[in-house]
Amino acid sequence: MTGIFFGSTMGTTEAVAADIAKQLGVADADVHNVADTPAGEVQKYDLLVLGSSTWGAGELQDDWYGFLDQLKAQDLSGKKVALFGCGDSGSYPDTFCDAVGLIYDGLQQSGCTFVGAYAPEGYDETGSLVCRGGKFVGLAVDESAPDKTDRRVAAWCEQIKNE
Ligand SMILES: Cc1cc2nc3c(=O)[nH]c(=O)nc-3n(C[C@H](O)[C@H](O)[C@H](O)COP(=O)(O)O)c2cc1C
Repeated sequence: MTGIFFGSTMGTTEAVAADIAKQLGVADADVHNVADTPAGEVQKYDLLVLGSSTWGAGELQDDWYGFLDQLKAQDLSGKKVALFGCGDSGSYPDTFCDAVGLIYDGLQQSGCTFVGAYAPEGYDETGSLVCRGGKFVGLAVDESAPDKTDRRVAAWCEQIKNE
């Protein structure tokens, strides 16, 4: 069973979460805003799809601070985790989608297995925390390339289904 957990200030990440839910066949009840969800909810699921936009200069979306702290206290052994995020490579090239990388780092000791990494073909910025060893550790949705979003989300969802 798949649960989607997102943090979103202006609604962009929330909209992407809804699109991912549709493509993965996840019910509305299994799409959670981290602003009002206890992290223990993740124990219901075996695939966690976690999404945060990036704010400040490479910071987590506000609601993620408390949620990530709680999540670090959860045992995620045996669970798969897929990360996604929204950012803007045009205005913030050096910290493009850093929040995805911050969550990835935060869950290194949790016992989970990460899925959904891919080679960032077609992206202009590959020097931020979302990129590790030449791969993006999660789906990066770019406000500066809105015409690519649908295709990127669809391709990533197909990848997740097969991992
Ligand atoms: C003040 C401010 C700071 C931002 N900082 C970053 C950043 O460091 N890196 C990035 O990729 N995007 C950054 N963004 C872009 C947002 O992540 C982007 O607008 C995103 O779609 C917002 O998603 P949300 O509405 O789900 O919160 C910033 C936007 C604003 C307004």
